[in-house]
Amino acid sequence: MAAAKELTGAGLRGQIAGKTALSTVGKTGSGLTYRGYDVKDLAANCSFEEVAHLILKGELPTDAELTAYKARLKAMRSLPTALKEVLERIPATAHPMDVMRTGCSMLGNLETEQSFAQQQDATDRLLAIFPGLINYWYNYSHHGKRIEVETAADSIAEQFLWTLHDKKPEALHVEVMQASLILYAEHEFNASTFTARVCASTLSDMHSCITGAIGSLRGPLHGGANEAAMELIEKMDNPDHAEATLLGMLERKEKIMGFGHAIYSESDPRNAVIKAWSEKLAQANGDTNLYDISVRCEAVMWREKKLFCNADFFHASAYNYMGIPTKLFTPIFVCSRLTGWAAHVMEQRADNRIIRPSADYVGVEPRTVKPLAERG
Ligand SMILES: CC(=O)SCCNC(=O)CCNC(=O)[C@H](O)C(C)(C)COP(=O)(O)OP(=O)(O)OC[C@H]1O[C@@H](n2cnc3c(N)ncnc32)[C@H](O)[C@@H]1OP(=O)(O)O
Ligand SMILES: O=C([O-])CC(=O)C(=O)O
Repeated sequence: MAAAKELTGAGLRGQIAGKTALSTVGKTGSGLTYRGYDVKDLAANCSFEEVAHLILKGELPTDAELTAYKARLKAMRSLPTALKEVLERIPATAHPMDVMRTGCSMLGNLETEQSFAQQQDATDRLLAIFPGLINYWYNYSHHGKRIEVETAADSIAEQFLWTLHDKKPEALHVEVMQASLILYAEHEFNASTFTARVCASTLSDMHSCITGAIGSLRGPLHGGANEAAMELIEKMDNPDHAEATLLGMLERKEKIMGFGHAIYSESDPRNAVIKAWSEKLAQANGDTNLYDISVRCEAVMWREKKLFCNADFFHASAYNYMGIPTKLFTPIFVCSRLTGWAAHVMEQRADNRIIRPSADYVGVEPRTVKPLAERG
């Protein structure tokens, strides 16, 4: 069993900032559970909708509940005209995470959550609409194409790939996307979830909480690491080149995105799952170079620094093998983590006190304002 990481120092590390019944992270140094279920068990045996139901409603659905939940989400996919108009005005040069943020915020104007009684409806609508929203913008801005977002896709995983490529995706790719969405769904008090909870603690609306969380997830130290990892490995020609590149970066004390974790000490349990899928995709593609490069990176980082791959690193090669453009990687994380964010917002609302910590003042001593003519 891995030893727990010593959690002290800056960044509120190790401070208990509230209670949650949603997940445990690194309890034994490496594990991850959602409402008591091991994430590996969920990823091997469930669809993302089952896990969304578990996270948002407390239990895995029965067969009848799952059928009803999927049908409900499928019926909520349409994009309002005013939202399409906004998306069409965002240039192709925009970062898709900014598009997600704007799209979520615009929906909050059009379909405002009027009371907390609507929180599940607001969440389900966002779950249903996000894949089509980002891919409507992507296809319009990059290919001048207005795609149909009300597809026949049977799941959120299939809907993302279908609206991206504007055609029914391969079964293997849907299977990988199901696992990926499950792995990214929930992770206790990470930075973006904490953002959502702080916003919720002011009794703000669901769209504001989620819009703020998207902004926090965007950074390369958090969700943006999957894109940053791809930008790194695509410059590597082969495993030996990967090793030389990493050694140079470590020598220059550069950060290698996709490695390390604030809570886990020796491994991120999500890595083994997505790594296995990356290998399967590499074999199916008949070109394992990117996977082999990634495996070498993992070995070098552990050998040199005892740093391990977090959830993001092998997502880079897996998504790339599925033909997903790099800048759409983090928006997929949004489509998934929305479940965790919304469940945390609901949990915060159910037992709320405004989150308002104190600061240690390190500024100048008290002083008085001089007239303008006397300053200088
Ligand atoms: C889904 C997710 O959001 S997972 C996280 C995704 N983010 C990344 O992959 C970005 C790269 N990783 C990092 O920046 C960090 O590991 C974080 C942000 C994830 C965690 O940060 P911290 O908790 O501050 O890291 P930690 O305290 O373990 O760092 C220990 C040392 O290892 C170094 N280190 C940690 N991660 C890395 C890395 N990826 N590359 C190089 N050095 C690293 C730190 O700089 C630090 O060195 P120092 O003691 O000389 O200052
Ligand atoms: O927990 C964290 O700090 C980051 C992370 O892995 C996640 O949000 O999935």
